[in-house]
Amino acid sequence: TRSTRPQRMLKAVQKNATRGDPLSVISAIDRFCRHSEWAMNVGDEKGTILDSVVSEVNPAMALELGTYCGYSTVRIARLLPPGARLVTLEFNGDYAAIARQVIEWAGLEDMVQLVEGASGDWIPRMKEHFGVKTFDFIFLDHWKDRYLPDIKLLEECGLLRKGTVVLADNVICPGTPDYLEYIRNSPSYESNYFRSHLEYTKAEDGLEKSVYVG
Ligand SMILES: O=C(NCCc1nnc(-c2ccc3[nH]cnc3c2)[nH]1)c1cc(-c2ccc(F)cc2)cc(O)c1O
Ligand SMILES: [Mg+2]
Repeated sequence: TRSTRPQRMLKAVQKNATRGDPLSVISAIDRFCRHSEWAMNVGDEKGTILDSVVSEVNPAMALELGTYCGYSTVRIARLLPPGARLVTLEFNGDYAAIARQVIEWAGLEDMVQLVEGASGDWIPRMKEHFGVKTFDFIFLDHWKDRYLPDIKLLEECGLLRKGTVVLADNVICPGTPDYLEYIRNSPSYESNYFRSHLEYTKAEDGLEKSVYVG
C-alpha cells in the first residue's frame, strides 16, 4: 500500500539530513514541506519564535502536547541545557513511530521522553510516572479543542509554577477561540500574541505566549 506522508517525510530526513545534526533534520523537513508536501509542523517562521521563547526560558523540564513527526520536538530539545528533559505526548501511534525515528536521527533521544496516549489520561500521571514536580515550559500543539481542558487540567494537577511559560501554536489557524478567551481574561496569566503565518503558507496564524502568575 502507498506510504503515508509522515513516512515520506522520514525518508526525506534519512536522505537529506546528517545523523546527529538537529539543524539538518529541521531544514530537511522544512524543505520537504515547502517543495514536496505540506505538513502540520510548526515550521520555520513560527519555529524561530518558538526557538526564542525556549532559549529565553532555558527550561530544565519541558512538556510538548502534540508530537506529530517530531519537528518541534527537535527544535525544542536541541536548545535544552544538559540534563534538561522534554516530555512529548502523541495520541496517534503511527505519528509516534515516525517521531521516534526523527528524534533519533537528530541524536536527541536522551533528552526526550515520547509518550503515546491521550493528554487527558497522561497529565494526571505526570508527577508519579515521570517524577515531574512542575514544568518550566509547555508547548501546546495538539488537537485544538484540547488546549482549554488541558491547561485547566495542568493547573488542577499542580504542574504549573509562578513563571511557567505556556506557548500555544495555531491560535488563529485552525484556531483555538475558547482557549484564547480563557487565557487572555484569566488573572492567572500574562499573555502576548506573536503574529506569524500558518506553516509554509501566507495565511495568518500566530503563537500565544502566556506566563502563569499563580
Ligand atoms: O491538528 C493539528 N495538530 C494536532 C496534531 C496532533 N498530534 N498529536 C495530537 C494529539 C496528542 C495528544 C492528544 N491527547 C488528546 N488528543 C491529542 C492529540 N494532535 C494542526 C493542524 C494544522 C492545520 C492547519 C490548517 C489546515 F488546513 C489543516 C491543518 C496546523 C497545525 O500547526 C497543527 O498543529
Ligand atoms: Mg501546530
